[in-house]
Amino acid sequence: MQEPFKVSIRVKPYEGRSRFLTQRIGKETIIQVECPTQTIRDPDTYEQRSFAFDNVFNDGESTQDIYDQSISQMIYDCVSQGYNGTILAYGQTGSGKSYTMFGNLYDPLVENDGLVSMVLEQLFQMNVKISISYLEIYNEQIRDLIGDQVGLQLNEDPIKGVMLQDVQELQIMTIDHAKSIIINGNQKRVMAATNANQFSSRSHAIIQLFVVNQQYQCKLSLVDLAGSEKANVNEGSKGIRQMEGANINKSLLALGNCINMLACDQSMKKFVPYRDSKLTRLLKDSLGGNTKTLMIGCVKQIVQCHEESINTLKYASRARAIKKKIVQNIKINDVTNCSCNCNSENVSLLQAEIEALKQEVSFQCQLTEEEIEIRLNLKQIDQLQFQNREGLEYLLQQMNSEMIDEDRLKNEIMQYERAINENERIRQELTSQLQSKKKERTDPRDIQIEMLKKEITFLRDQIKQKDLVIDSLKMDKDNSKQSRPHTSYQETDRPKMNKENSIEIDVRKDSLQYCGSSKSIKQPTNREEEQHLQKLNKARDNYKIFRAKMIQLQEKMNYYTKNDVQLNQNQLKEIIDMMNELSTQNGPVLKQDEEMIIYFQKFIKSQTQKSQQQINQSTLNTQITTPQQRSRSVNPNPIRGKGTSQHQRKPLQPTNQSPMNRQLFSNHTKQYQQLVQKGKKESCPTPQNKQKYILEYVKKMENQIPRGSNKSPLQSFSSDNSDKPETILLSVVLSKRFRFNQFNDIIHNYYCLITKANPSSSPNIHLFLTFLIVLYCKIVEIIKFKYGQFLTQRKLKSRAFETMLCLS
Ligand SMILES: Nc1ncnc2c1ncn2[C@@H]1O[C@H](COP(=O)(O)OP(=O)(O)OP(=O)(O)O)[C@@H](O)[C@H]1O
Repeated sequence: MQEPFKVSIRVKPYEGRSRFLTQRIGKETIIQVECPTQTIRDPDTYEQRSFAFDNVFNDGESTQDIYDQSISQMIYDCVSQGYNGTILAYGQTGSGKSYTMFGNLYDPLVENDGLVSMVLEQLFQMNVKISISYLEIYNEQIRDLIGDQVGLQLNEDPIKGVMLQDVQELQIMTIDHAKSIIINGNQKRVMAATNANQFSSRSHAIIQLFVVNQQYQCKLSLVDLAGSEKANVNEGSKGIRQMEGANINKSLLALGNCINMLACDQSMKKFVPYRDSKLTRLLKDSLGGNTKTLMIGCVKQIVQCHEESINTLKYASRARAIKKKIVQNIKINDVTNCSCNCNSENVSLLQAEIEALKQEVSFQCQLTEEEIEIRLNLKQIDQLQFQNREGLEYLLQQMNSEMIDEDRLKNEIMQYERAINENERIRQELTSQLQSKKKERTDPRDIQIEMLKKEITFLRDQIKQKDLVIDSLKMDKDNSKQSRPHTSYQETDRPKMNKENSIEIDVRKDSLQYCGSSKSIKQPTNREEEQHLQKLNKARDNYKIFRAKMIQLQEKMNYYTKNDVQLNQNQLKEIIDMMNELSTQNGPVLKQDEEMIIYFQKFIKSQTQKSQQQINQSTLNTQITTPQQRSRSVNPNPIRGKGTSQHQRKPLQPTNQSPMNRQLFSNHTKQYQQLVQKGKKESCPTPQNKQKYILEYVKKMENQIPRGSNKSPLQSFSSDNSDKPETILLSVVLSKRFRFNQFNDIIHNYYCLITKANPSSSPNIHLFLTFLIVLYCKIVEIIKFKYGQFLTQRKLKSRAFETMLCLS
């Protein structure tokens, strides 16, 4: 059955002594009752606000009227049909909540029953079994007002609903018995005198009546809530009163949140925060569950309470939007399988709550006890701050009112401000405490990561420092080179890469010392500081130039390697010189410099090997023809590579032939032809032998030719064979005076010497080949001198070879 949350409003009558009585607006009061709506006027602007309720009871109407119009039927329905029922009295302090619920409790001379007595009377008339429990919630603690036990625990039973552990339930036999229990309980309730009420209730009072008839059972809750006003500071209260106020506000705020959530559309309805306070937990069934509920909003009609009255009306009007399904409670003894509270809505609500609780528990599990406590305190402070700010705002609005006692208002505002500042301070303290606690229980891996990050930053700084030191050292080194021998560094002074890739520097003559990453740097003295900084800057610039040169060189090498360029001697020498200069004068300093130098060395090695291979290849490819073979050839050109066509290879013809070379070439050819004609064929070695020996000698010579020197190991060899004509020829060729154009004469002399000495004997083949090799070297030198800048190493060698073979 769909059941609305019913709301009635009771307007407290004017008190005869009230000084606000004069605040009537003409004949009208500020709150105008036009049942079923209630209109409230702004005392300053006369602006009207209307709210709709189920019933509105004006100051002339009694509690009996309220009972008769709103409650009697409800109680009857609950008991006769087995529905739970709740009556809540809500309103600001002194608005008549207790008066409505209990009547005039404190003046025995005035006989005036409240709603509780009326309910009991009706129940007794209905001939039902009644048990009673009486509780109060004070400072978020549930206290049994019958059994005196404090701190009762709440349990939730899916069938029976919210249950209180160890609460004392008394079966009541007579109405007087019941009344005496309630009066006793009320005497135990925490009361205090406030500005607005001499007997102000500081707690929420809840009477629970368990009613059983022959068929049904039900629970009727009669609730007198504590005042909804800003009790904490408004009263100028401190200590206990302030804490009471905070807790009252907390529970009423939680009640408002639950009402708001329950009043939302079904689609918007999410989790209802019943667990935010003991009050909402206890009233869970009454608010959203299987209960018929009536709220009686109590308002005062004095001008000063205009704001509070509006709040109460807003609160009550919101509650009126709650719609709930209720089901009958079948007497538990009569059913075997009771599903009274287990309707689908309850189940889904419970599931949502379970889910929310799980999340809360899993979050709470991560927290330490201290953190939970701090969080609770923070929550409390937040609520207090919220209330204080609202109160301050309210008071500031009041400043414009002429009727207000200005001094008192100012005093109250100051109190609010002080409280807000103090709370803010406490809040900040708690937040920082919470953060430090959070840090303490942070995942150790996170701590490790943090530490590593710090270490990385530290190491980066160190590297920077290291670079500066290195630059400075290099600069010193450069300077020292200029002023040798006193400050020149040995090879060992240069930075070396250690295993950890950190740089080890051990400079004995420098004031700075740095060895590895773990060792400290001796900082320069203050006097030297400026000078040292200049040095560092200069050293850094030098190193930049060094790096730029290295990179340039590397780019060049990359280009050569990529395009398979064979460098000539000059180019190679240039690179080697540059590399030597870089590696000796400036570094290498860092690992990358070392790597680059290694790369350069590899490049030079590969270039040297390439040139060697080409020499070998060109030697192998060269067909050394005998005079007989040449004579058979139609082509007068004696030089043709094996397997090459006439078109592919031209006869020996220097590209940039000078007249001298042309003359030389023709002379050689002539001489060669003369030799052929003279038939001295047998004195020449066979082509196979020739090729073999030439190859061997070329290899030997390549390794043995001293650079920049006219002397060679061949000279010692030739001196051992001084009597041979070949030796004489060789010595001529090796002599400094040798010129290429003397070659014809040499060949001629050689020929004459051999024939004169012993025409039948074959010449010394070794000497002859040595002669050829030396000749080859000379030719290389000459060609290089003439055309070196235009020829690659490979071409230079092949031309020298061709020329030599042609001559031979
Ligand atoms: N309708 C009424 N007719 C006559 N007197 C009333 C009425 N309502 C309240 N009073 C009187 O006003 C005073 C305060 O009322 P009551 O104690 O019920 O307020 P309250 O809302 O319960 O306040 P608190 O929240 O502080 O407990 C009491 O002396 C009470 O007798």
